[in-house]
Amino acid sequence: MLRKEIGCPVLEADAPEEALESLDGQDISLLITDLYAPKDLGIDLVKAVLRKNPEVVSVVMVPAGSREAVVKSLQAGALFYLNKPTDLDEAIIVTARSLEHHDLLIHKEKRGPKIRKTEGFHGIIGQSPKMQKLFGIIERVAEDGESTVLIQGESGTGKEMVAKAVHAFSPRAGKNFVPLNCAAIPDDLLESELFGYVKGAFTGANQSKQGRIQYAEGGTLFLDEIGDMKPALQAKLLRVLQEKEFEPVGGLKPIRADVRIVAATHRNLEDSVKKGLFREDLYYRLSVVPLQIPPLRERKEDIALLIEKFMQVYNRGRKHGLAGFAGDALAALQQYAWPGNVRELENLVQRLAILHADGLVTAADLPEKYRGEYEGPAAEPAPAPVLSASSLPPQTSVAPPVASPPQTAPPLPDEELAALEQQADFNTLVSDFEDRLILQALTRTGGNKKEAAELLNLKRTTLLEKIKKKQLDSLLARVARKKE
Ligand SMILES: Nc1ncnc2c1ncn2[C@@H]1O[C@H](COP(=O)(O)OP(=O)(O)OP(=O)(O)O)[C@@H](O)[C@H]1O
Repeated sequence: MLRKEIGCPVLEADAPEEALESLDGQDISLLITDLYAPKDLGIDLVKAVLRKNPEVVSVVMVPAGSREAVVKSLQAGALFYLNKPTDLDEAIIVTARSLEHHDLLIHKEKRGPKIRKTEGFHGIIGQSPKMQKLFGIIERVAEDGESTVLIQGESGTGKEMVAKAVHAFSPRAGKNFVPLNCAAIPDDLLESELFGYVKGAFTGANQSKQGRIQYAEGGTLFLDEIGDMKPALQAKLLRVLQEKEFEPVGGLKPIRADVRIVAATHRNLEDSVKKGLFREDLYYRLSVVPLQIPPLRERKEDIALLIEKFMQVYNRGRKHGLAGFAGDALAALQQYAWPGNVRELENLVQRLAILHADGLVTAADLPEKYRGEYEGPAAEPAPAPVLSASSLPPQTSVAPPVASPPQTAPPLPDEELAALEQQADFNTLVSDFEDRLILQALTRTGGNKKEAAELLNLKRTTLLEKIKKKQLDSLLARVARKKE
């Protein structure tokens, strides 16, 4: 079937040993094995193949509905799985996707070592059992493409990344993933942003405008910070979930909506329900599949790998990148509580890459708050580095020393940058701030763009470009209505 449908050469093996042998001297891209091949030998085979050739992508066939089998397979290193009995269309899709993934790996391996481990699960890094478990659940959840998903987790734990992974692994992957942050848009504008509006719905609505639900048709709508949505809008959203239809602002004709809704919040929605701030019926509708992302302090074994990933990112393009983190630095970071989670860690590595480029980071180089809990031997020479930009041994905290000697960095300006670390990343903050400035100016000038540009000390064309680029036009129509 694969030969015919995908046109790729296929080797068959009756036993694991035979499969392993076929790796010798052959350019194999993909392994497809039964989990029980026979007994649990499929798992051993996946591991052995990975050891022999880490570029081979493994797909394991598991009994339909067995979560345990899926988790076992993923833990062994399989990237995809197929349910048994196997649907042929599904097998073709999974095989094609695995081959694409393999090509991607090969391409990236050429660009740098160790990239594979730091590629993570659709970019989400995590080797801890908690994250591995989460990845397994995401795959299962993504599969049906219909059920509503509620992602809960502290700020900076990667909720948006998880939402994207749910979309990417779902049958809806070919259509749009449309994010909307319910906390970032003023309440009275959120409705038209979400549902769109019809021509003449309010002054300034010179033409109809689609809302995000319609942009997401066939795909996934990601409602971030759903806990901040006001009750009136919650009722309208509930209708989309229950009846799969809605009316745009000012419209009477219902529009059908085929979207999967993935919602996220850092709030405890059950508490919000108890306090009467969030509709109970909507809460139950949303939380058909709840996904809880563990905070970083509960999966400290991921810290080293995340650091390696962020070093790759922030060393890129620099002549002198960070050489690595010394054992005492890593020990200190593992004792820290990470209130800002992965985002905070990412910001720290970025900051060190800028301020401490070209050196090995020791505990003494860390901003004070990260050293707070660490009581290591301050006066002793720095221990051997546990992380280097180019190598990180799997699941271990000891690595070969890197050549560059430890360096001392100038003290870091803690106060100035610390506030930023627990917040969103720099670009998001700046972009949100810009949006607000523009909207404020336009509100003050009643929607007059020329006057707003003057108020902001911008050229009119620059303002118009920004409005277009940031897709603020639908919000502007509401500004006009407010003036009215
Ligand atoms: N497991 C992870 N692997 C790699 N990067 C991660 C991971 N988790 C979070 N990040 C990074 O941390 C930052 C925050 O991620 P994201 O926006 O998905 O978090 P969030 O939980 O949605 O945050 P918030 O609640 O504040 O919106 C992003 O830059 C993302 O790339």
